[in-house]
Amino acid sequence: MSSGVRLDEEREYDRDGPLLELEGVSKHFAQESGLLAGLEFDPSEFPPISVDRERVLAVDDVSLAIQPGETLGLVGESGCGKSTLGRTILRLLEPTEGDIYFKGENLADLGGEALRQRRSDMQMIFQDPQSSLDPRMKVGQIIEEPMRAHDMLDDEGRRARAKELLEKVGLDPRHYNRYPHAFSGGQRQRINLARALSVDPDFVVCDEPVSALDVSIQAQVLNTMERLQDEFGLTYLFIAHDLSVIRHISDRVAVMYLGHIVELADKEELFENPQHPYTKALLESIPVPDPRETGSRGVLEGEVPSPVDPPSGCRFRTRCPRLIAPEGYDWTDEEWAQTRAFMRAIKRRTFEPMAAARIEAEFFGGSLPGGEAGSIVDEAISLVATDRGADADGDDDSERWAAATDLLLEAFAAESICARERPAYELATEYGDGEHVAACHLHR
Ligand SMILES: Nc1ncnc2c1ncn2[C@@H]1O[C@H](COP(=O)(O)OP(=O)(O)OP(=O)(O)O)[C@@H](O)[C@H]1O
Repeated sequence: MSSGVRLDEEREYDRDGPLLELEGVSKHFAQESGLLAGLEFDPSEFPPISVDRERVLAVDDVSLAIQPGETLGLVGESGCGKSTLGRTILRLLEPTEGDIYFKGENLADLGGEALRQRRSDMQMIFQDPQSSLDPRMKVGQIIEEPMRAHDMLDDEGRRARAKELLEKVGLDPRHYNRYPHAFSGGQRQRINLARALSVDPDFVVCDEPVSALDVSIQAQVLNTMERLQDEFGLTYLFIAHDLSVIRHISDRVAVMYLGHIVELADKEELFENPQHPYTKALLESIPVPDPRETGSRGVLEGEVPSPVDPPSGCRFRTRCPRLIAPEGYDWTDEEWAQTRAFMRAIKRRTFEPMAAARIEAEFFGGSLPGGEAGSIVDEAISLVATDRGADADGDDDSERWAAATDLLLEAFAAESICARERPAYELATEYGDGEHVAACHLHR
């Protein structure tokens, strides 16, 4: 740019190393555990009632590195912790644990003025360009605001830079005096970009920046972001739930599930050679653009468990179609697959009450697994079969179904390596020579 401001030209750091490094970063929130359920009698306190607080493990022990100039895509279902991670990196949220190194400097050690200065190097743009732009401020002022906050340039310099930035992001500099409402959604997101770039950052967290835009506009804004990345030497952490957006913009992709990173690889490797069952399910659930194919998003079964009490070991195991057989039982792959399907059906109560022989026929082709596994399955069947004491209408049987669920989960699911150990494996790559990490015991 002709105003050519590089605030940090003199700062030195190892440019061959990562721009940003996270080591064991967690962000837990305290939240009240519902209304009356959370109230506890505590005679040592006055008043003798305390509110029980739960810990939401929004981001839990995340380690990763972001290289200068790259775009790391961060993808996962709603609520998996993407935004919390982005905000924690920028120290907009205080990390509960862990270290965040930016240009080799631990942000956790910074406070006050030092942190404020670092903040100009790290900017964020948000999903909703409507609400993140103050409707009472003119576009020029909006873009100049961060520069003013960081004492950058004089009035005239800021104005010149704002106009130049308007042009850089694809808007007309003559619109400097207009208000945000005069712009379309895509244009407002461009204003956001100009504002973020005004302080000449190195790193930008982009939190779902195109999700609120029409698909036809999304590609244009993404292309502008790519062009600006080259021109300004930016590094992006790009958060999105939309895989086609992630595929468009990312160099590498991290997949997040319930506060953990479950897979990380170069974009091509991740899309062409996904190795985590969660990533595979996400990729398979990309909606088919054929209107007759409605309902094609059914691959991911079940609800995401609560981040207050997430599953042990692999967090995806409660929904995983590839849960590994527990050791100590002598069964074939087929018997384990049948048992898994039965366990799932009992847990979700997806079949009508019926006689034991029909359950056996339907789930096990008429013969139960041998040995102890078979006895446990038989005990579970007895709890829900109509000819072994359960009610044919199934009305009062929720305790029996719950007991059958507990029996199967405790005997089988909880004994799987997937429940006992948190997985993390580095894999050989098929596409390119980047690192490929998958948190799945299938790769043990
Ligand atoms: N301030 C807060 N207090 C308590 N819980 C929170 C808070 N902020 C986020 N959470 C919880 O943390 C988890 C992660 O939320 P987060 O917004 O980071 O997910 P996300 O992947 O960005 O989802 P989305 O795409 O819907 O924004 C969620 O369960 C959310 O309810």
